[in-house]
Amino acid sequence: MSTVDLEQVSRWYGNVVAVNDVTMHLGPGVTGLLGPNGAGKSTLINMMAGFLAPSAGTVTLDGRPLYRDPEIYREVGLVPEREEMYDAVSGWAFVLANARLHKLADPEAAARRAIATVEMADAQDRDIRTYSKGMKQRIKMATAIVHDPTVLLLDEPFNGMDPRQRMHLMDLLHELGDQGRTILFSSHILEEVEQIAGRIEVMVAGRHAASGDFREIRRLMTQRPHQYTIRSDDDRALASAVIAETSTSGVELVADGAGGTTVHVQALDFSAFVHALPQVASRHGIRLLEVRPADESLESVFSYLVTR
Ligand SMILES: Nc1ncnc2c1ncn2[C@@H]1O[C@H](COP(=O)(O)OP(=O)(O)OP(=O)(O)O)[C@@H](O)[C@H]1O
Repeated sequence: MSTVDLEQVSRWYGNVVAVNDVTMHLGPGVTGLLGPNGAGKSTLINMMAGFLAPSAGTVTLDGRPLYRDPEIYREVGLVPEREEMYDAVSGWAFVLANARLHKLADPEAAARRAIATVEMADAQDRDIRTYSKGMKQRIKMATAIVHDPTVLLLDEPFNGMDPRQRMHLMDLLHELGDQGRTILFSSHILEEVEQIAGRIEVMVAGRHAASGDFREIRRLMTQRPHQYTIRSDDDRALASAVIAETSTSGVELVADGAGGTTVHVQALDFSAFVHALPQVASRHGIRLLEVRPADESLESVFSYLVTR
């Protein structure tokens, strides 16, 4: 059983801070690394795989720094996000070459085992260029587990997979996690992560935004303050009526640029507000014309986690 520890890790590329002061501890089982594009997930994974040096802080596996330590590479398997592979070789040859690079005692047996685990035995002799995206992904997975690593890192492994391939990989990750391996996979889709990972680490704009059980993360995301844009037949009256509601924290009357107005409301308690709004309107004889949630983008949901 292995643990990967990141202590105050930062990584910058010139002026770009890709990872900003992240402290994170990964233990056995499956952990999901969730965050929108550009959050720093790949950078973090590459540091955990020992391929990239942190600019500050330490990344260790069972207390040993990971960067450029070939002995540690034996403990870690990486499924990179990149699509490119050696197309003109068979899946078998590719996995076997990796087994040989690891100088395994019986590379052929290891390659056979890894290919069987990802259920690619039937297609193993075909050239990789004839594989579907999902099949390529499975061969990448086989090369990552051929040396039986205790830590497995997967960068956006579900991208481009159909539902059946997805289920298959989910089962496989569960199985490998149940064996006591430390598994981390990245994704930008909450539903994907919560189906597999008991534990979720959230990254936003290079920072470690939240950490914990998926229920806790979902609660934080759904109960965040919501913004609404509302139009009615009397926006001024509506704005002053709504501000008196305890479920709101801010109300603004905004010119809509076409001579009219809209009301922007910040709701603290979203279910209470949605319930109260029609009652407030009817009490004041106001007709609601449009109620639209604003700012529902994934980025804004995630950024709420950072700024809360
Ligand atoms: N080699 C590099 N040189 C310069 N900037 C980089 C480099 N690699 C990553 N970055 C920048 O660092 C930030 C984090 O990138 P990273 O790829 O780690 O994020 P990510 O969460 O994996 O995103 P994605 O899902 O889009 O791959 C981004 O702003 C990116 O543009």
